[in-house]
Amino acid sequence: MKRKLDKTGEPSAAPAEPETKTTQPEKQAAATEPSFAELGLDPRLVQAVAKQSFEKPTLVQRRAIPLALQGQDVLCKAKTGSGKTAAYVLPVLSSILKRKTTDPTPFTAGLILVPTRELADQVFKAIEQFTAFCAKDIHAAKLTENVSDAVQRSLLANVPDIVVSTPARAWHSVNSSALSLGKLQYLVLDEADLVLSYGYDEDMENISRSLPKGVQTIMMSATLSAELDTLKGIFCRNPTLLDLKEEFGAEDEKLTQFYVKCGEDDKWLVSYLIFKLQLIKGPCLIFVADIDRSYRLKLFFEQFSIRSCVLNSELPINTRIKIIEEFNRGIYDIIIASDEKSEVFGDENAEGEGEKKETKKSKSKGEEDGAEQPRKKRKNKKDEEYGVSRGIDFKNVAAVVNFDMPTSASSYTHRIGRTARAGRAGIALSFVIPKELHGKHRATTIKSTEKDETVLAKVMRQQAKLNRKLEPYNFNKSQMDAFRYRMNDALRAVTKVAIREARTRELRQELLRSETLKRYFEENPTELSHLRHDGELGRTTRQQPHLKHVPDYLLPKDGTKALETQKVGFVPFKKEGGKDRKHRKGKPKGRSFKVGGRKDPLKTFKVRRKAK
Ligand SMILES: Nc1ncnc2c1ncn2[C@@H]1O[C@H](COP(=O)(O)OP(=O)(O)OP(=O)(O)O)[C@@H](O)[C@H]1O
Repeated sequence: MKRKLDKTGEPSAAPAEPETKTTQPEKQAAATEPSFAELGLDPRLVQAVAKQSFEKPTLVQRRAIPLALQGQDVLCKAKTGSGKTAAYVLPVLSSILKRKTTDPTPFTAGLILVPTRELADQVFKAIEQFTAFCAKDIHAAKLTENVSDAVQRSLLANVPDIVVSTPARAWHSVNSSALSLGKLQYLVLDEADLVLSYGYDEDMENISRSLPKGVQTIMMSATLSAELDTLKGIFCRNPTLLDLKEEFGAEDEKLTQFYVKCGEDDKWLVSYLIFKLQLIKGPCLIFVADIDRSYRLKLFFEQFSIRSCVLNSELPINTRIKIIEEFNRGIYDIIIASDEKSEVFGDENAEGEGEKKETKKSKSKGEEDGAEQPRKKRKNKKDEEYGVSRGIDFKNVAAVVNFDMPTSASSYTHRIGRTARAGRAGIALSFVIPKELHGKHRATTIKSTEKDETVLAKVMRQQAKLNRKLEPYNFNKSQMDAFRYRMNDALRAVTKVAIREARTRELRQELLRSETLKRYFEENPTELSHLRHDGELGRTTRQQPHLKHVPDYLLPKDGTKALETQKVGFVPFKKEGGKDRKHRKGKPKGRSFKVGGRKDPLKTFKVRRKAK
């Protein structure tokens, strides 16, 4: 019989029962916090964790790892950025290593299912890092690459110990007998509440039917929802529910949330000022409602020489992963991400936790390789396994800007969860269009922002439950007006045709880079850093050199301070005792990638290619 753990994580005599565990306040717990070694993990994993400078386990790791090592099913809800990946990867790896000391037979023992390809890549990389000292004993495979079935088959023919995949890919491989789950021991669902919203319901049911009895299931999520109950019913035996909401508190003080209520044109004006005058400093993630919007904002920024790169479902997966990696290495400062899932699944009637989204019964995504693709969304070549507001560990994000509000409070939670991660500071700034101003600026209006105020009210209620507050952020309108004609000039230059062409050009370029250069980059990995994704796209937009600089006469006498009625300003972008952004891991040394940078690495790359 399984034994359950008591509140200190020690095994107790009582039998396992479903229960809700809450935590001690952080301060009380600090004195008795176990180290990674004390959690009972394989020493080689502890060594790898130390190599990553994880000093001590986070709350979710302290709670979940001992339970998972005991063989219990765990359903865990913990805030975004709290370290859930290590909380499930480490015990699964440790258990496999332990078994292998007595039974070296190769079989796929662990299956980790994630909703997006980006997340699969991230989890796979985490596994690679954690197995740095036992790489020969653990073999992992990721099934989301854009590779042929034959290649995937050969990957699986090596019988990986762990497979990371989206449910669609996993089922496709099981169904084609490339992947055997016959001896599976561990099943993990990361971002579990999302897998059904992504239309993976049928894949999940199929997978559940292929599992042997007694598979240990770990489900991780930042929000609880009705979908989790469904999954729990399908996969779990007697799960221990870890609801770690008490972790909200100490760390949350490092997240500051603002909203700006303004008209549709003012949103562009304020954004221009924020980024041109660097009122917000540090790496920034800007969320917009759709793909066109991301290009429009990028082209608008280009008019002012503000560099940014776009991230959307249309770009090839290799490009998307590269953009995230390079952002994390400090090469880009601004990513404009279109949060299309928020649009597709956002439910305006839903409110926060437990919000009910309508999940469509969909065809298995395993059919994505087949000819028949009946779903409407297929038409525009979007990757349905795309997602960046959930789960992706954008490192060191100083600010999340909701240029367009999401359409649900839950989507807001996940977007802002990209900042203030792992104990760092961050701000969230959201633009909210008041109802009476919606549709008043025809050039920039979009439908999804019609109910911004309603969403804001829900967001505020949801955040209040977590003892968090959104503060209004007011700009000094009279000072801003001096910049208005520049904003209008720039907006006029970004025509629909320019957006369409930029979108097509970037897509073409990225496809070329992604496919043609893949082999070259496999052989020359360092060259990849020379390919930037925040180059200028606006060749068809009217060039207005005068907009690139801010003349002194436009600035208020008191400097940029006078533009703000309160200071968002510099985010103390330091983890206590940690390194600052300049020293982000992997940042190329001795090379300047500054905004408006002097060197264009892409040019450097081309020259080199020619020279060969
Ligand atoms: N014990 C630790 N000490 C220091 N940093 C850690 C620790 N555990 C994880 N991290 C770091 O914290 C960051 C967030 O971790 P992770 O991505 O696992 O969070 P998450 O809870 O899965 O977030 P989300 O809900 O957004 O997916 C990562 O950069 C990770 O490397």
